[in-house]
Order: sequence, then structure tokens, then C-alpha cells
Amino acid sequence: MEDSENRKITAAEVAKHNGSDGTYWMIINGHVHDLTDFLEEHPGGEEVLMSLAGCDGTECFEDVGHSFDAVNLCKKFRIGVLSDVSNTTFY
Ligand code: HEM
Repeated sequence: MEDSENRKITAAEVAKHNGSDGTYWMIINGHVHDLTDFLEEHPGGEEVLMSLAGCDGTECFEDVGHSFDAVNLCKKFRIGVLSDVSNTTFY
């Protein structure tokens, strides 16, 4: 569904998808991503993504200095927007 990217998701909901149920969600810049199918493809390795699953990975993502390609790739995995903004960076 085209609107699925605008689905509002709470940080508490994201936290549930920390890998314990087999799914890996991550907040980056206020967007929620389902990275379950991307773990093995990540050029930076699956460990970093798994360890930040259920959390806000914005700082880590920015610190690495990901390419524009990487930023664009993120969009492919978006499933919604964070509905509570605490502890999250927007730009
Ligand atoms: C949706 C989330 C992410 C996507 C789509 C993504 C994508 C990519 C891509 C395409 C690369 C290859 C280099 C580049 O194009 O910049 C890369 C490298 C890397 N990523 Fe990510 N990444 C994501 C999240 C993260 C997070 C949260 C971390 C935090 C630890 C991380 C750490 C790294 C590291 C350490 C490298 C290797 C850099 C290098 O070898 O120079 N990534 N990522």
C-alpha cells in the first residue's frame, strides 16, 4: 500500500522487533525500517544492524558517513514514521 510509509509507529512498538521475534526494525532519522531482509546484504555486516535492532540507529548511521546510495537504499526498507519523537534526530 502506498501509504504504508506513513504508518505511525511508536518507539515501544519498534523495540519489540529487536530480533527476538525474528524481525529487525530500526529507527533512522524519524523513519522506521524493517531491515530483516537486508541484514545479510549490509556491506557493513549484519552484526551492527542486529545489535541496534529495536533502537534508534541514526547516530551510528550518520557516524559511518554512508553514501547517497546507502541513504537512498534506506527508503526501500521504510515501513512507517516514528509517532513519538523523543530521542530521535530529524533533519
Ligand atoms: C537502513 C539502514 C542501512 C543501510 C541501507 C546501510 C547501507 C550501507 C551501504 C550501502 C554500505 C556501503 C558503503 C556506502 O555506500 O556508504 C554500508 C556500509 C557500512 N554501514 Fe551501513 N547501512 C545501514 C545502517 C547502518 C547502521 C545503523 C550502521 C551502524 C553501525 C551501519 C554501519 C556500516 C558500516 C560500519 C559500514 C562499512 C563502512 C566501510 O566499510 O567503509 N550501517 N551500509
